[in-house]
Amino acid sequence: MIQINKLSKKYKGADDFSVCDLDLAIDEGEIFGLLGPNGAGKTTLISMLSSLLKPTSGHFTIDGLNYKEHKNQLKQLIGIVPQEYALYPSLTAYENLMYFGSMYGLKGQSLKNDINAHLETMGLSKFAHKKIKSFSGGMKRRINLISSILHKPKVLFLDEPTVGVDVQSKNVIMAYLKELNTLGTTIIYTSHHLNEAEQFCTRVGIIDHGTLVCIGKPKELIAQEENAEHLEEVFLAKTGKALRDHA
Ligand SMILES: Nc1ncnc2c1ncn2[C@@H]1O[C@H](COP(=O)(O)OP(=O)(O)OP(=O)(O)O)[C@@H](O)[C@H]1O
Repeated sequence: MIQINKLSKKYKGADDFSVCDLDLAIDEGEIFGLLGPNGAGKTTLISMLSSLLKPTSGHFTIDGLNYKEHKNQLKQLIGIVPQEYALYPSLTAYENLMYFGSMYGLKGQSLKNDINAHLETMGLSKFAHKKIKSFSGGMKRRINLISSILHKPKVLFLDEPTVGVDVQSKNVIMAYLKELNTLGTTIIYTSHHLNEAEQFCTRVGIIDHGTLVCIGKPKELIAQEENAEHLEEVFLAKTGKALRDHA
């Protein structure tokens, strides 16, 4: 479904590459977790794949479509849930979703029905007509997610979808993603929650300093690492214990 070849990104003025010569293939129907320490290059990679950021070199295709030649087709094919909320605070949840649906050419009763169904699944029906600015972080994350999948993307990219949300919201979000995946959506997401990734992902890739340091099924990676019982131990063995502070 996704084929990445020698993909690199060096930001303007930066000394180093944030993503460097990265090769990766992700199959249709996968839930692929992109893991790595702060500054490893996860957001940079996912931003390039979701066409938010221009690669410095290399290329990739999604469902056979090249990002350089098929920008508009790719826009319909993929959904993007960025780290920051992309919502209008002065509009209601419903108004936001109607707006984002219309951006994909959706309209009419079928859009309204879809919005109502998603709000119901996410436990937000009774807040549909409240303004976003009154919503908690977990509620905003759920609306943000709905706004990205109204056009039924085949591939969904999420950058830390459960950061800053409580356990209840997290459970609803992860169950929702699982359901989308069961219905056929390929999911690629970044996370620092290793336990969650261990349970949820078909495969994970650990990235550090812009390159993939290991890739595989969580259970296999754990079995291959001496004395490891969980993905966290694999992660620390592959990326080390040094802090990644920089300014
Ligand atoms: N706009 C930018 N300009 C210059 N350098 C950047 C920019 N965005 C990110 N970087 C640098 O690129 C590297 C990778 O950053 P990136 O945000 O992709 O990492 P990450 O793995 O997503 O980290 P985190 O877990 O903290 O979100 C870091 O060294 C970061 O400082």
